[in-house]
Amino acid sequence: MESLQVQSYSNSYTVYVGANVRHRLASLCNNNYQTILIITDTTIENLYLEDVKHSFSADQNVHTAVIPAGESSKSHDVYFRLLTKAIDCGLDRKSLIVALGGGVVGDLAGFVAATYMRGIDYIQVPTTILAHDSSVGGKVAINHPKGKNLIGSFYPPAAVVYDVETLHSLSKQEIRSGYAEIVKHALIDNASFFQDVVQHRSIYSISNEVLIDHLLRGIKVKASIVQEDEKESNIRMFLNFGHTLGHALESELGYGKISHGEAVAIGMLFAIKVSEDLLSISLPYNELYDWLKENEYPLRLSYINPTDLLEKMKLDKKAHNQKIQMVLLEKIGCPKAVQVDHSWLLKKLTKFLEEMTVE
Ligand SMILES: NC(=O)c1ccc[n+]([C@@H]2O[C@H](COP(=O)([O-])OP(=O)(O)OC[C@H]3O[C@@H](n4cnc5c(N)ncnc54)[C@H](O)[C@@H]3O)[C@@H](O)[C@H]2O)c1
Ligand SMILES: O=C(O)C(=O)C[C@@H](O)[C@H](O)[C@H](O)COP(=O)(O)O
Ligand SMILES: [Zn+2]
Repeated sequence: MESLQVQSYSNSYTVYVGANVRHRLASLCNNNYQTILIITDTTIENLYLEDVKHSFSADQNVHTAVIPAGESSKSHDVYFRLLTKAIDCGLDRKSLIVALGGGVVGDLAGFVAATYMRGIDYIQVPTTILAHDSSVGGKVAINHPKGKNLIGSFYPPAAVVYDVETLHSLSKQEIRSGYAEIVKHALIDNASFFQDVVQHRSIYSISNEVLIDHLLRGIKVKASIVQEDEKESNIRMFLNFGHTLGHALESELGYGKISHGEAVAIGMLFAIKVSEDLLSISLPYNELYDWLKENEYPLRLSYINPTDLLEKMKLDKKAHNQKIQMVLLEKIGCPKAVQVDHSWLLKKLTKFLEEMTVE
C-alpha cells in the first residue's frame, strides 16, 4: 500500500492507495465514530457495499443510503433526500459520512458532509479511475440545470482510501472517462508523463502495475497543486484544463449524456487548438486526437449551437466579470490561465464544432 499526505487549510489527510484496502477502511482511519452513513450508488451497492460495511465493528451504527448511479444524481433533489436521511439516521456532529463510489458519489456525499450541521467528517472511498482526481482536493458540489458544479464548497475529506482492486469491474466508458483526467494531469505537468501514457495504445489492456503508476502520478500532480492553492485563487485553475468547454458540453447535452472525462477530452483538444492559435505555438494535437480515437473516445458530436455553448462557457467558475478564462498550454507542462475574447472564441468554437459534427 502507498500513502501520501495532503495538507489542507483545515486538516492534514492521508490518501491510501492499495489492493483490497476497502476491507480495512475503519482501521485506516481515526475510527471513533459511533454513527456512520455510507453513501453509495446502485451499481456499487451490489459490488462493494457489504465489504465496507463489514470493516466497521458491530457496536457502531452503520447506515446506508443508495442513490441512482449517474451524473443526474448530483442534483438538488438527491442532495436534499440525503440530508433527510442523515437526520433520520440520527447523525450528529461527531458522525461520519463515507462516500463509496466514483466522482458523483464523492462530490455529492462530500457536499452533504460539508453542509450537514455546518460540516461533519467524511471519507472518500473512490471506486473509479476518474476519482483519483475527484477524491483529492476537497472540491464538493452538485450541478444546477444551468451549469456544472455551480453549488458547492471546498471541504477536504478526513481521509481517502483508494482500493485499486475495485477498478477491475469498470466498464470501457468509465476507463476512458478516468484516463482523460490522467492525460490532463500529464499535460499540465510534464511531457514525459504524457508520453508514458500515450505510448500505451490501448487503455483497456494496461497492466495493473502501469495503471497504479499513472494513478499515483496523477494524484501527486493534483496534491501538489491543491496544497499550494486550495481555494483556486491561482494555480489550481490549471486542474481545470479542458473543463471550460467540457463542462459546457455536459450541461448543454444534458447531464450524463456524455461522461465527464469524455467531455473533458474534447475540451482538451479545443484548448490545445486555442493555445496553438493564441500563443503561436505547436502542440501534439494530432498525437492526442489519434490516441483518443484509437481508445474509442466519442469525438463526433451531433449538432450543437455554438452560441448556446458559449453562453454555458460564461458560467464557468474561472470567468471573472463575465469574461471567459481558459487554461491554455504554452508547452506541455506549462499551463497558463488566459482571458479570451468572446467573438474570437465563438468563431474558433464554430469551426471546431463543424469539424467534430457528424453530418
Ligand atoms: N471534485 C473534483 O475535484 C472532481 C474532479 C473530477 C471530476 N469530478 C466529478 O466527478 C464526476 C464523474 O465521476 P465518475 O466518472 O467517477 O462518475 P460516476 O461516479 O458516475 O461513476 C461512473 C459510473 O461507474 C459506476 N462505477 C463506479 N465505480 C465502479 C466500479 N468500481 N465498478 C463498476 N462500476 C463502477 C458508477 O455506478 C457509475 O455508473 C463528475 O460529476 C465530475 O464533475 C469532480
Ligand atoms: O480539482 C480541481 O480544481 C479541478 O478542476 C478538477 C476537475 O477535474 C474537476 O472536474 C472539478 O470538479 C472541476 O471544478 P469546477 O470548479 O470547474 O467545477
Ligand atoms: Zn474534471
